[in-house]
Amino acid sequence: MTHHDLALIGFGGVNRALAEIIRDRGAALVDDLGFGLRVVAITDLRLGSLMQSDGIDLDAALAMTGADTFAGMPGGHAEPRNDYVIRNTTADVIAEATFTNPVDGEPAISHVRAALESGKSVTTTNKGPVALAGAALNRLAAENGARFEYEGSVMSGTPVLRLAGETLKGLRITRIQGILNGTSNFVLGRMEEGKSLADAVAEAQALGYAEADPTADIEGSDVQLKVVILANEVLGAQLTTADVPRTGISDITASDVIAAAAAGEHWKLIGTVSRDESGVISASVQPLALGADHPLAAVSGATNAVAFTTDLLGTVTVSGPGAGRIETAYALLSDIIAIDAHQKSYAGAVR
Ligand SMILES: NC(=O)c1ccc[n+]([C@@H]2O[C@H](COP(=O)([O-])OP(=O)(O)OC[C@H]3O[C@@H](n4cnc5c(N)ncnc54)[C@H](O)[C@@H]3O)[C@@H](O)[C@H]2O)c1
Ligand SMILES: N[C@@H](CCO)C(=O)O
Repeated sequence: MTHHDLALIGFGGVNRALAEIIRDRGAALVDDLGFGLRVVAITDLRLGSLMQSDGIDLDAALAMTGADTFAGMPGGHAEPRNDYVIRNTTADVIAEATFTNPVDGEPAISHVRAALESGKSVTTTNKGPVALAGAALNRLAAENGARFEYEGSVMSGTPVLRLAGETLKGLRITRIQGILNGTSNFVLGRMEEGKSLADAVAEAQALGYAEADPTADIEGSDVQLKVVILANEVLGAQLTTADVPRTGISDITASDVIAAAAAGEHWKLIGTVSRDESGVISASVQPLALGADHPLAAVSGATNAVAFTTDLLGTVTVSGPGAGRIETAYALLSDIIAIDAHQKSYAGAVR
């Protein structure tokens, strides 16, 4: 039986949930997947870093709070030392789940680069590296015989990127339109029920949906990153965030939302990518009041949905959780499964 050793960079909601899945379902996963998982390094801005090549006691790590640091533990240090840990850990897979920086993607881009340069594969839910440096990081992965996987960067654990890349091949996709931010969709739904925007955002934060700075959810920059990822990954575009005009939901009032609902419409923050007849790709992010007959109008709470308009199949819509700690940790697990499958098929091919 093979196994994969993991280094978790950022030990917040998502990577903690991955540690919980490994702790609680590790034995069943061995049976289901044919490989074992062990965490051998953790870094975090608040906790510092911990490296134990025989495997970290996940109960002890999960019991740590923001008031603790790893300093007193064997292999522990009060500083995160991300670059040192990523380059020197015995892990073969790095799980990057630090804050998304929508402006320049740092320091996560540097974390991913350090991992790939040292021949380690990366799974990430962080949208910054994928949207702002995806092509360069994919090239770096190929040059170093490693994999760069990021299913959770769009719609958390709900499969979209791998689904589009693998099972919609051969179709001509002319439009991708979706509800791509769980927090804003949850907030608009709560406002329809009479809550204020501020109270609804606080609720989304408590549920683990929101970004560390929820402005990214409310002002549309989170959707802007996801639209860039969809355009570049699915349609082979080379868009940057500067190419995607964006309007968020902060100017929509509770009374707008309630009045629209009374008229049978629902406000949604919509990301759109279109390819015209001549192949030019454009994208936008804006709130729209959708009539009840629109396929995205009934998507509620933190659920996301994306509709692919295709030539041979008509419109294919995928919906599922778009945020949440466990749901997003599942995306990391699905990436590790893809990394394992790729390594095994490569080993089979060179044998
Ligand atoms: N929570 C979700 O529903 C969800 C869904 C999809 C994608 N994501 C993305 O996944 C990532 C993680 O999300 P989360 O909900 O776990 O966030 P979180 O805020 O709960 O955790 C992030 C952790 O990273 C740590 N961190 C930040 N910068 C660091 C650095 N430079 N070095 C070491 N540690 C650092 C923080 O201390 C924190 O513990 C984010 O990029 C987010 O955008 C989250
Ligand atoms: N904050 C994001 C997390 C998923 O990327 C959301 O609410 O959709």
